[in-house]
Amino acid sequence: MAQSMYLFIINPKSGTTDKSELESIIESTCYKYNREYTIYTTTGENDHEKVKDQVTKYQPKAVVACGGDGTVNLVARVLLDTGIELGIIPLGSANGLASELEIPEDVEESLEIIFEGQANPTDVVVINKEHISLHLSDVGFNAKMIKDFEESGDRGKLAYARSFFNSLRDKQSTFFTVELNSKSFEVEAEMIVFANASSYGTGAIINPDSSMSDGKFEIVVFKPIPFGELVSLTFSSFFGDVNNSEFVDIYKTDHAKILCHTNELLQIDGELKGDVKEVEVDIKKGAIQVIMPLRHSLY
Ligand SMILES: Nc1ncnc2c1ncn2[C@@H]1O[C@H](COP(=O)(O)OP(=O)(O)OP(=O)(O)O)[C@@H](O)[C@H]1O
Repeated sequence: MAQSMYLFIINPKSGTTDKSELESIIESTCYKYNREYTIYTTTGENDHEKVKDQVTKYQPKAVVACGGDGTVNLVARVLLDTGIELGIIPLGSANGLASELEIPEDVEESLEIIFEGQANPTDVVVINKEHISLHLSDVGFNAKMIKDFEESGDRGKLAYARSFFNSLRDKQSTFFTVELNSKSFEVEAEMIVFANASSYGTGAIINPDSSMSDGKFEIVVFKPIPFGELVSLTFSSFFGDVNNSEFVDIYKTDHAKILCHTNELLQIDGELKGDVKEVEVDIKKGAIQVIMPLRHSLY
């Protein structure tokens, strides 16, 4: 098989977008750009091994994740350190990484980027030595919101908003010990984010000074926020200046260990990983080649 071929991984269950035309749009666009391609549809069972088998079989130039952040994460795990490029057709509920990289949700437009864009070395956050995160992972408020969202059985942005308000009602803080390279401290927080990127798919910017290529990540600590201050913090997040809030502390580092004083639900790129007492965070600089719009080539 030609080295220039493209392997498309389609998650039929992600998001709410109608995917009935997807395969024919892929076919006509690959025809237009004169590229060979093949499609693998995920099943929800052993997809990591099956995608790995497909990559071994076809040795593609790029593997294109057609789904949400979970699908992107699945493909990224297979491609880590291989040099094979990762493309994204955002078809999830939130599409956090795609929106970070300004990859549009329109299928034709995101496909154009696969062939007209550029692959850039991108950092990968490693969590507890077994998971990777390209986007944002956290313990606390957001993980509980994702749990509420999944348990609701609904999909899409509206259901996300509903879960956000449900979780807001029950929000609570707990204690953590944060160990960084040079210091260790205890903090009371409603949420601690392990951030490779800057903003959630909803558009809330929680880590304004992020770079996905600097070999560093940020620990973003959301301290207990009185209800009266929530609106102003929400505005700050949309205007990208949460770092000036007295309720948010941000630490840039390349290694961290978080000890949770009570069991905490961990979420990684939108996928729940169960309760943890400890989160060890490391980074692999430039470990994955992500295809993004040309204007991101200097990001
Ligand atoms: N054929 C399938 N049937 C059921 N579940 C599947 C199937 N294929 C993949 N999955 C599941 O889909 C989940 C990943 O979904 P993904 O994150 O891509 O979409 P999303 O949750 O809608 O989007 P986002 O994470 O952006 O909000 C994984 O848990 C995976 O196991």
